[in-house]
Amino acid sequence: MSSMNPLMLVIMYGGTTTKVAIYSGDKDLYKETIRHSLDEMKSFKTVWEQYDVRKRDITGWVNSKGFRIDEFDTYVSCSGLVKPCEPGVYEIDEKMIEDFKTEKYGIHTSNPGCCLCYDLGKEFGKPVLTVDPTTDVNMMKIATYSGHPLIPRPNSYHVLNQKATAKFASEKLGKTYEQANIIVAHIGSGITVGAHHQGKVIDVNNGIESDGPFSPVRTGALPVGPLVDLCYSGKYTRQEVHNMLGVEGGLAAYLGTSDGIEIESRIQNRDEEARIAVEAMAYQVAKEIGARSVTLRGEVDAIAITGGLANWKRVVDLITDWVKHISPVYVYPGENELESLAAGALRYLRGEEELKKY
Ligand SMILES: Nc1ncnc2c1ncn2[C@@H]1O[C@H](COP(=O)(O)OP(=O)(O)OP(=O)(O)O)[C@@H](O)[C@H]1O
Ligand SMILES: CCCC(=O)O
Repeated sequence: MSSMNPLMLVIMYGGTTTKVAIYSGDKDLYKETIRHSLDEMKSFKTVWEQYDVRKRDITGWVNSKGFRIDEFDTYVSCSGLVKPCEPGVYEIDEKMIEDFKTEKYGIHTSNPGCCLCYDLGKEFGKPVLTVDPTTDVNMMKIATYSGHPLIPRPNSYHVLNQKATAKFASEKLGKTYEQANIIVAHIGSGITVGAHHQGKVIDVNNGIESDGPFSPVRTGALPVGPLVDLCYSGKYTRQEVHNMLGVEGGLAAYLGTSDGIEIESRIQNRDEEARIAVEAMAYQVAKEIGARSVTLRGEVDAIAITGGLANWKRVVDLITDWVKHISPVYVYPGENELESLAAGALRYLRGEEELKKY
């Protein structure tokens, strides 16, 4: 390997996508978003059943670009769900893998995804890195209370894209990240809204299962009494309820699809059910932004909307209309997760940053 320009396979696992890139040093040679249909995702009883399909798709894509899956110097993956961690570069190790396999910190497709990457590194004798793990140690203590000591309030969120976006917004304001107060709403297949206070995320909704707004495929927070009754109704298994919350909730549950382009076309054709469901989702995102403005005591330099749904003008306009009294609203469609993963891994491989231990 050239330690200055290592060949890296970088992978990000979303609820409905696998994002992949091949980097030579800081140059991205190829990049792709592999989309998985809702029907395909729903056909898996657990996220672990996605392992083989995602591996096949990643390997096929790598081969289609003229590379072999075994020829990378380093494999870089977004992390699965972890205990609260300092942002930084980590080598994925057995302890992390155990937490992913036992789903100690929740169920998410990045748990098997990260194991997949780890298995590749192990098979080919190469390091496997992750950057800025999904759970942040910087939450305010009072923000970790849920309302019952048996149920802590975790905060798995889109750390990579939240931080990258907050940095873009700070730059636009002529400030450093450490000087700015930014609210970032990442609206993708999962939705997380973070309060970035002078370079630290001090409160954010947990993107996984039942916190914050509903999303294209997740329920977000639900009234808990009816949820308890549903769990004990005898109609659903534990796994089915988890799937209902995390894979088939939100727009998918209301409208039978999570595809924004298809839903927009239904709205254009006067589908009122679709219009109201989308307005409800946007309203919940706006309310979450309002909550984060309290976290920042009203001192909000900017609100930044990002993620795949930020491509959807209707949704961005609806949210903006609710929150524009708080601060300026900036929009950054898509995400910068692969770039952030590659840049972090490279800082370590070039000796500019030390590894953190999980
Ligand atoms: N131009 C568009 N118009 C409407 N909806 C869109 C558009 N582009 C993407 N979307 C919607 O955005 C959502 C996907 O967002 P994204 O690509 O961020 O998902 P992901 O990677 O699976 O999830 P996450 O961002 O939570 O990791 C889907 O519901 C998709 O239909
Ligand atoms: C890992 C948390 C990001 C998401 O909500 O999917």
